Amino acid sequence: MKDIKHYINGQYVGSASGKLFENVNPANGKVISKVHEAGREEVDAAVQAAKAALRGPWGKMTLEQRTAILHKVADGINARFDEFLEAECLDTGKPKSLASHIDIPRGAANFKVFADMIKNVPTESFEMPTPDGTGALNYAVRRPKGVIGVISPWNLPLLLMTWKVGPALACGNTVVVKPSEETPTTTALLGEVMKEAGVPDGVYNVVHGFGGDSAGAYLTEHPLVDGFTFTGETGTGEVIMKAAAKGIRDISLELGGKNAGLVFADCDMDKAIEGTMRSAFANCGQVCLGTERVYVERSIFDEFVRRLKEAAEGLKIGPPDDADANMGPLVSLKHREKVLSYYQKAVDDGATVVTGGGVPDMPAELAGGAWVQPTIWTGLADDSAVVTDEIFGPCCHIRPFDTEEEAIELANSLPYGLASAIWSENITRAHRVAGQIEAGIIWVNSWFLRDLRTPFGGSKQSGIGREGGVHSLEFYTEMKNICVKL
Ligand SMILES: NC(=O)c1ccc[n+]([C@@H]2O[C@H](COP(=O)([O-])OP(=O)(O)OC[C@H]3O[C@@H](n4cnc5c(N)ncnc54)[C@H](O)[C@@H]3O)[C@@H](O)[C@H]2O)c1
Ligand SMILES: O=C/C=C/C=C(\O)C(=O)O
Repeated sequence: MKDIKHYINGQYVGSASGKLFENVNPANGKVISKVHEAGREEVDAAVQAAKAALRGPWGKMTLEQRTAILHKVADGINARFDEFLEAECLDTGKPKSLASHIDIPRGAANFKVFADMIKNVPTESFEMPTPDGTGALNYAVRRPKGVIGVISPWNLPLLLMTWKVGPALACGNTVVVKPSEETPTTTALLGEVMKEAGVPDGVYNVVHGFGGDSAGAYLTEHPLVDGFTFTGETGTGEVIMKAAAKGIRDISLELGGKNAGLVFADCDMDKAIEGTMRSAFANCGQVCLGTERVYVERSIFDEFVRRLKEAAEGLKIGPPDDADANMGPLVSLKHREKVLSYYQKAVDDGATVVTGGGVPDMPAELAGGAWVQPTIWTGLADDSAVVTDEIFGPCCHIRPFDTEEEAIELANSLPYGLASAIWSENITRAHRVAGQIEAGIIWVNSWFLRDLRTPFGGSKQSGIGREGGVHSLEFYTEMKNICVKL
């Protein structure tokens, strides 16, 4: 069986401790590979390599050379598209039809977009008067921040990891990546692509392992890391923020959400159903931007619930290779336990289960997988944990509202503020509501439509900072102002 090693200073290396953990295919429960678990020794070697690489050929390259290499990385991912696709789908169980449209193409795009961005974004300059009349000129330059610790989750593994590594490298930093223990394979494979593309040794490093008391914590505790970019749960974000406080290291946090969809009676119902379907059930509901709370204007509530139920029941659950399948399993049996505990809680709290609520019947060869039914509830109180907690499964609660003010108040009622989707053909209303929702990302009559130049991130407990476009450059560089007295 394949074993997945760390990638440190341009070499694949195992752990000195010999500790390995199992990587399980969530579609059938079978072990796919064994993964080396990093101790402090491997994390230290990776960070030291990253630090040294800042002073090596990488640090001396021109912008043109560096960005040309990043284009080669993107081309390298595309050249090995099927290998990345196979690996991502084995780790996550997601349909190939989904990963081939979203995860892998975005893995490549994340390198190209930020390579082009760093070449084309100007910096500021200000002329100023001085008392002696000669004046002074200020101009700003960008310098890499240094070694960036990248800690990424399992739901969109290659996409979310490269969303950070792409701009970090474009800005001239070096990285140590700690991918999720659930999905290590594409991050490991990217090491080969980096090597082939001519990325110098030590620029891209990968250490595998778990979070607390393992590789994740060791990385955040390492004093030579200059900044951390993290995507994952809000609770983990708090722990990472504390670790980063030691030594005053910068952080960018993209955290959890409990996003609201607002469906007004003046919406285009077909579009609202199609979009809400995707936002609740795509990637088996494991998208941070997904809508687990749907608020629908009372006059169309019954019709909306009936039609979303029909749509959910039309989903085809199946393994990655099933070309007709549009819903895979959850990422693990452990995560399924969490999701099913909320399915039970919904019943205990008196929900009407409109559809789903359990585990689907699957053929014998898939019976060990983390399968779960797409689920819709109505009738829960606003303070039920099912309505307030991020479940991160294929489910949503639908609740009626009567006025625009009420809809906005409901949307803003939780401590999260990541994303929201508004469905209305009244463009004035859509702008008005969008302006009042407390979230970092608002979609009007769409969902997960991504322009990588736009600011991306969450407000309230959904994150700190924005990445995307120039905002990524803000995080991954130190701006230096040079003031020249003339
Ligand atoms: N806001 C966003 O852009 C966004 C995007 C995707 C996922 N998410 C969120 O991610 C969560 C699902 O992902 P997850 O379950 O992998 O999240 P998680 O927080 O459990 O784990 C994310 C990563 O952090 C590591 N980690 C865990 N504890 C750590 C610690 N103490 N120190 C250092 N590293 C640690 C994990 O090993 C993993 O690599 C959901 O809450 C989801 O909303 C947010
Ligand atoms: O699950 C969360 C999805 C995040 C998506 C992005 O970070 C992106 O599209 O860049």
